[in-house]
Amino acid sequence: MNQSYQEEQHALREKLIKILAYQKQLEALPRYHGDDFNEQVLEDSRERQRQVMKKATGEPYFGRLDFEEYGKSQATPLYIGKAGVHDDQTGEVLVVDWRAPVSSLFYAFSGSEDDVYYEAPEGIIDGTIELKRNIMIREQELMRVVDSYKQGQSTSSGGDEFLLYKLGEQKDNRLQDIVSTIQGEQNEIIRHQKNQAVIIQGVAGSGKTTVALHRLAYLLYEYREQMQAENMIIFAPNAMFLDYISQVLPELGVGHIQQTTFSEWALSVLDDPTIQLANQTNKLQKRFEQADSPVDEATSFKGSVAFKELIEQELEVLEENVFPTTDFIPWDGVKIAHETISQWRNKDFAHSSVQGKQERLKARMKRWIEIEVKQQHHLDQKEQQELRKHALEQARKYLAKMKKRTPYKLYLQILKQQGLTTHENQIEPEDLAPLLHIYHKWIGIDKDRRFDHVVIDEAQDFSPYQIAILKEQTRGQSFTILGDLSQGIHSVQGIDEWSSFKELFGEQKTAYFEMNKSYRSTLEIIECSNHLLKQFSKRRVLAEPVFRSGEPVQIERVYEEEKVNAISTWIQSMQSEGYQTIAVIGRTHTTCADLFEQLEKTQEDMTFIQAEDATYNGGTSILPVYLSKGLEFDAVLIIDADEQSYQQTAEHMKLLYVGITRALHRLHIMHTGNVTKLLTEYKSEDNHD
Ligand SMILES: Nc1ncnc2c1ncn2[C@@H]1O[C@H](COP(=O)(O)OP(=O)(O)OP(=O)(O)O)[C@@H](O)[C@H]1O
Repeated sequence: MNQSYQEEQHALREKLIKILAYQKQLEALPRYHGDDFNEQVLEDSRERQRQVMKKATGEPYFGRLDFEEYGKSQATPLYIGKAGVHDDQTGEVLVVDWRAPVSSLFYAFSGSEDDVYYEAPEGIIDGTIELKRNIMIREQELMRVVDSYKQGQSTSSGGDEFLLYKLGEQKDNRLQDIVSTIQGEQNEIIRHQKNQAVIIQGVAGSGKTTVALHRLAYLLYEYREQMQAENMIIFAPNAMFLDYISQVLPELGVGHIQQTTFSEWALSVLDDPTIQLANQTNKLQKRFEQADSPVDEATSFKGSVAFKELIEQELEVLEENVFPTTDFIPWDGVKIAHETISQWRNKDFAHSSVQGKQERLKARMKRWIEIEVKQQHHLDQKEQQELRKHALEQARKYLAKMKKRTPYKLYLQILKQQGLTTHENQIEPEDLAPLLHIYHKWIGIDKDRRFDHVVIDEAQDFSPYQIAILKEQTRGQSFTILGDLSQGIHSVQGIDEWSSFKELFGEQKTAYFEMNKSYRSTLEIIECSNHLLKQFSKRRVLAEPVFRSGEPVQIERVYEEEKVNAISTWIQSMQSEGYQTIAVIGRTHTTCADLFEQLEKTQEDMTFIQAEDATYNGGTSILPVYLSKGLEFDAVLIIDADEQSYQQTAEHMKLLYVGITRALHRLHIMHTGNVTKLLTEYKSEDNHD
């Protein structure tokens, strides 16, 4: 047993005594069940503290940093954990929260800097680091101690060793937190200030999704007075993906963040039962069934800023038409000139929605009538009453033109005028951004629906129009937008360059980051995926592997009649090697459905993943490649890697790239005909056949 281990075992025992005593104290406090608001708030905070302590007792911390602040005589050992714990009575800090300013040093320190500093609320604090140590505790047991830096000793690669150990672990069916191994570049993004749109281009497996979720936890900690979980939202491509990431935030002690798809959210805002979104499952299946999906010009146009401007212009015309165009004459000799009404509308009510303007106009005219009537001193009370009644009736007629119009009706009218269409009584996803735009202009944005922060995952599949709409609804342009242009398989609606988003926010309000290190896959798998990237995207940066070597990628040709057997054998061998999440990835829904039917006979507990699935259960799965985006598996078998299925086009390259990059530890590629041209060079290069 080495010295560091003994030292930490002693420290753990001491800390646990204090932590457990504090937990006992907290649990012993009587619960408040009354309805006094202040007491409820206090009870809520005590309950949260109890939850924190529950976690802290099992794995109280994962790292230690000995930091000597300039001017102090010695270094203080800081133990860093998922949640900060301090002793209420003595004030002693037992564990520092990973999000605290000082914890930043633990992640940012590479071992080569002599002086370090961090920004505390009271200003810059500088000093030196004496020790950086990774500590692994499971259920109060010390499992592992790895020093990644010790002052005066030659720099060890301990940090990498600990990271490699974590990356080599097998994954279950949920994405996990990475607090103990956040890397410097990831730390920078997580802690970026709130009032900028953070745009992240990251290669597959670089930790984009993970980083975005940790950033939410950080923002809620750092800006706890200004941001609330209820006002934050995560947009993800589908329900299954949301299920897959659902464990990370609760593990980080964060709850209540809205998590949804853009379509689901948009339909809830529009709240119009006459709007029917066309079923996307069949459409998706059909689109990827085809060898080549033609670019749909109308769809791309509907997602563009040009279309947004067109809607804006058309709305101005429609707005003019819904307001009266004549003077208002309540009785002979008195009037409100049309120009005055226009001025009210365009100046006094300029910031209101059309419906808001209508309501304010109505209210102002009523007040105006009231004042005018009162000034008719020659009339007695009864005559004034009559006159008021008459004037109000005139006002009603005058304003009758201002009928309520739904955003959907207005949209259909604009489309018709532009010679564009939607299918009868059904809209497509690309119609949602313009509909929301019209909703904002016509009905207005509900203040309660404004966001404190928005996360958009797989943002390469978002259109500029969608981003523009979300921007109108978000305080301080506080966004985390992440994606990978090389995985843009829905190119009909998505983007080719991040510049189209950057332009929406402006240079000053955007922070752009690239993440090129891939943490998910072994060196061999990354080499294979880079081989694809090289062919089609000269401008794209290749993925840099973390040096984690595994088995070579296998490419195997099988006869059609042997295919099912070969797949079955591969699954069994992966299972017998102990892999927990195993995936067979096919090119289309139909091939997967056929194969599933045949495999089901011999493979128990195999899941066929389909577009409408809302949960991901892990284990052994079969799924079409376009549904695999965002997920990861210990072992992956790509089937149908033939010339016909994956042709030499950018779109097919992206599909194959998505499939290949899902694998953590093992990758096997199978084809029956000639291998896809996308891999011929790779095959001969590495002589895998
Ligand atoms: N610093 C880290 N320490 C440990 N594991 C990490 C780290 N960063 C990323 N990972 C792991 O790498 C894998 C990929 O992460 P994630 O799914 O967030 O990447 P991504 O960039 O969103 O991928 P994709 O674009 O392919 O969906 C996950 O298993 C994650 O836990």
